[in-house]
Amino acid sequence: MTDIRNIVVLTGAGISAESGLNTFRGPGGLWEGHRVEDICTPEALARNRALVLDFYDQRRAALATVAPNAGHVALARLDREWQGGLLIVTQNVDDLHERAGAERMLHMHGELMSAFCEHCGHRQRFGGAMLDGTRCGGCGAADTLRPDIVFFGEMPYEMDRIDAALGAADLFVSIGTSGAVYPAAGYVQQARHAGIETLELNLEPSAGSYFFHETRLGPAGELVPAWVE
Ligand SMILES: CC(C)NC(=O)[C@H](Cc1c[nH]c2ccccc12)NC(=O)[C@H](CCCC/N=C(/NCCC(=O)O)S[C@H]1O[C@H](COP(=O)(O)OP(=O)(O)OC[C@H]2O[C@@H](n3cnc4c(N)ncnc43)[C@H](O)[C@@H]2O)[C@@H](O)[C@H]1O)NC(=O)OCc1ccccc1
Repeated sequence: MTDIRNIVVLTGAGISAESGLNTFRGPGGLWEGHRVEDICTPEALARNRALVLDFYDQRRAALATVAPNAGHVALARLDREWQGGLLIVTQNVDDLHERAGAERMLHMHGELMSAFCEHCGHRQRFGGAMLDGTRCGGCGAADTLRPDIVFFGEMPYEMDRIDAALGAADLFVSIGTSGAVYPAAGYVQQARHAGIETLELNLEPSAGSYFFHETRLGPAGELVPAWVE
């Protein structure tokens, strides 16, 4: 990594799989038993608030039963020791990157441990069991809080910060993602067009593998520590 200064790392559900969190599309995946549009769209929330809130309450509760794995820990170490630029962009709504100690990171699809008020827009940390009935810390309303999650059809968070980091990057690394959801799935092409080195670390080839300079196949818990080494 001689002339590499600025790195952008994109992570997906695959980096949290070895911690015991389901991925989306794999066997036993999160979407199994739920059609995405029934659970992860603004229309679904309007149509069946209880179902959507329960889905995210369950995932939030599961967070307390898992811990970061060697992949998260290795990225946190890179964050501590890398003198150049680094931004970890995660599609994951779990808090395992932070719990491993990563700081130069952002959640482009939101966080389970956060909620925002559809009435006043107030955002608040939320680690409780049930979001429904929790009062908004801003306007005090009782049933206006929704999971701070980017649903399909909604604009992902921090797009400018991501584009700026990609614009300054020398290396783009994608870890544990199937490359099925945009705009995240388009970053490798964006990186290639900008002449950036690209590396994929994934259990199996993804929809975007074709675009990477190099793809290493295997579990993130092994590949990421080896790459950071
Ligand atoms: C289905 C898809 C075709 N649809 C979209 O992409 C849509 C529509 C769309 C937009 N542009 C397009 C262009 C073309 C086609 C469609 C679109 N996108 C949107 O709606 C986005 C919003 C999408 C965000 C939705 N919210 C999520 N998450 C939060 C909720 C929640 O988490 O519940 S998406 C959610 O699904 C995606 C799941 O993908 P992965 O994380 O990759 O997980 P998956 O299970 O699929 O794969 C796991 C991988 O890991 C590997 N793996 C498994 N175990 C391991 C292991 N142990 N080690 C290593 N790897 C491993 C496996 O091999 C596999 O490859 C993640 O992004 C995740 O966050 N918003 C938007 O476009 O707004 C307007 C806009 C935006 C920008 C500019 C202008 C306008």
